[in-house]
Amino acid sequence: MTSLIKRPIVLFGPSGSGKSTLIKKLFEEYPDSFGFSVSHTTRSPRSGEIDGVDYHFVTKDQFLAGVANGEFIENAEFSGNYYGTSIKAVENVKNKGKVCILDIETEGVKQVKNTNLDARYIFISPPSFEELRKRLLGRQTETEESIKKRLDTAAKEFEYAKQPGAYDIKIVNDDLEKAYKNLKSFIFNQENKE
Ligand SMILES: Nc1ncnc2c1ncn2[C@@H]1O[C@H](COP(=O)(O)OP(=O)(O)OP(=O)(O)O)[C@@H](O)[C@H]1O
Repeated sequence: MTSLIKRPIVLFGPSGSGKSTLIKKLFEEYPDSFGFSVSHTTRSPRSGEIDGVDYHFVTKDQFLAGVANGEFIENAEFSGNYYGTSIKAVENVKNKGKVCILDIETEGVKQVKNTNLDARYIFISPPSFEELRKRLLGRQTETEESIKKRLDTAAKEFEYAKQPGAYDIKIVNDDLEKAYKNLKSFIFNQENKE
């Protein structure tokens, strides 16, 4: 028997490790069980991204005004842009009776740990640094400069993940189907904790 634990779930890990890909699969399979916390960002939309669905795309002034108003659970600067999770984004999901999924970066993870959100933390790791570089290149969404920044940040994220208690489970996204299976077994039944 599997059981869905209702606590929010935080996915973090280097850019390109596959967080969005895994979340997309989860939502496709269980559209009624999970809801995505739509973050705010000052970065430009990538091709195909929809405002209010993938992110709330805002200006730097709008973002900083929200932070000053205490509207955010966590916020951080990443690769030259601001990102944050609003209290409202998480409440919207909870109000629908769904488990909230958050896709955030490491600085945000540290902040969420200091709130009463009572989340569970999943570190999505690429199989290797070289593979991460290849995937970011293959995604064709980043400039060379942006890839460099993301890889520099990835090194810090690996360091953070090494700290005791950084995550509840680490999932290595080598084979996508295998990683997805591990993700589901953690989400639905905590017995399989690594
Ligand atoms: N197991 C896998 N094997 C090969 N390629 C993968 C795998 N998982 C994801 N990818 C590919 O790697 C790229 C990066 O994945 P994705 O965009 O999901 O990463 P991300 O962690 O969400 O990044 P970001 O934090 O920048 O949004 C995508 O092009 C995706 O299709």
